[in-house]
Amino acid sequence: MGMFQRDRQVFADAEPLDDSYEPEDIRERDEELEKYQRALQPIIDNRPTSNIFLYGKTGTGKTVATKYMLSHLENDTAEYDDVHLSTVWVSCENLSSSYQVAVALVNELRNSQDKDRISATGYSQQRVFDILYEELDALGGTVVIVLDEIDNIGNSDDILYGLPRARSNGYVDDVRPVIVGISNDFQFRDNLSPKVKDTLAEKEILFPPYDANQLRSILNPRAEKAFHDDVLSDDAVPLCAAFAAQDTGSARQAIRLLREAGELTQAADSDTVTEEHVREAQDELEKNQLYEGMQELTTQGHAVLCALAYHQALDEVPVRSRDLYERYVKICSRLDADSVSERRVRDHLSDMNMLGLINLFERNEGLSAGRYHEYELDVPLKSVLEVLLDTTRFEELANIIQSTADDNNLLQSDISDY
Ligand SMILES: Nc1ncnc2c1ncn2[C@@H]1O[C@H](COP(=O)(O)OP(=O)(O)OP(=O)(O)O)[C@@H](O)[C@H]1O
Repeated sequence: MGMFQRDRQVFADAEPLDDSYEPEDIRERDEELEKYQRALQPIIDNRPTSNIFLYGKTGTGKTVATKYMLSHLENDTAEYDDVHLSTVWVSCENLSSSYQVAVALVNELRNSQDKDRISATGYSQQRVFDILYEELDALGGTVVIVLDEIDNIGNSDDILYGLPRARSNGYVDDVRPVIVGISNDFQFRDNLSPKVKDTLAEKEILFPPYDANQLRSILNPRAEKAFHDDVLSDDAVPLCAAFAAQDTGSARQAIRLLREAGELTQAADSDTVTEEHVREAQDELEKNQLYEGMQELTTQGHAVLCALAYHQALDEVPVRSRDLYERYVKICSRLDADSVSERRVRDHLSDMNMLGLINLFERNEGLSAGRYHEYELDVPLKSVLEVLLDTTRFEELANIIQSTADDNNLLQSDISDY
């Protein structure tokens, strides 16, 4: 047998399980789509159109519904000579202010007309807004402006105040901007200043989490396309749907789970995606999530984690907060980093407990001694060390902890043990 053989043919076409795949139809969102359609209807009628605000947790279909509605709207407006529609889409994922969003919008508008981009610095905010208004006016008609993940601008929300009022304030004459704001941060919505909320969220559409039945109905058509006949056991899709519904209600999570289960099936050289594969896939994705959670900690967070890993390597867990804090202070001085108060360290620990990285025990030592906390890792020491070894400042310490743990035979456990 050669080194490469054709795969056992689990996947017929992996694309429907890809993040960028656009499904033929949107399932289980009839009510939301109907509201959406009503909100966009005035565009076809050439009437003033309200701004729209979509909100709901991640993976609940806000983006896919918007793409779907806009592509229908674009098609259908083509029937009417007197409707002139343009759409512009900006993802605010890496933008943290109104200024940056305005620059991105200008460049998106200019790009579509083969004009030069403007630089992201060197203009005053007012100047950028003026250029934006000029570009919009030059387009004319109705311009639907989608601001995806708009919550990233935090309270730098001038653009959400200025843009909806551009016409009534006389900054533009020939264009009707319609803003579609999308957010998965409920706090952002609740904290919008009243003046912004009035105009931005004239029409609000909430996208609730999916339940298991809905997720099944979203997964089924994709599963049918993605896998060869008879590859999926009857349990596979329902179990993916159930896991994702229990956890987040996110369609993205359900789809990822199914793909991961398929990949594990392929790797195991098996030709049926069983319940067991789905469970393994769930474990695998959870592990990735924890790993990312660890990577994203701040330097202080890493130092606290490092201190706890040290006690774990010494087999001195659960460890009392006082001892852990002492170790943490030593680690900071070794790293030439400032240390923070014991109270702040406890905050870090409680965050890590929320992330599922550590266990926290409350002890009560009789009336006189009072209460205190003890901590231990809730993830394998091995995976903590992997993260620390990858974090430049901690590499040396991680090596020391690793050999300490080796001396104590504490690194035998494989990641798959938990
Ligand atoms: N009702 C649905 N029917 C079909 N596919 C869906 C549906 N809802 C979500 N999906 C799919 O789930 C994935 C996530 O959906 P989408 O990106 O629209 O979520 P979102 O609410 O915009 O989340 P985020 O805020 O994280 O961007 C996409 O692959 C999308 O195609």
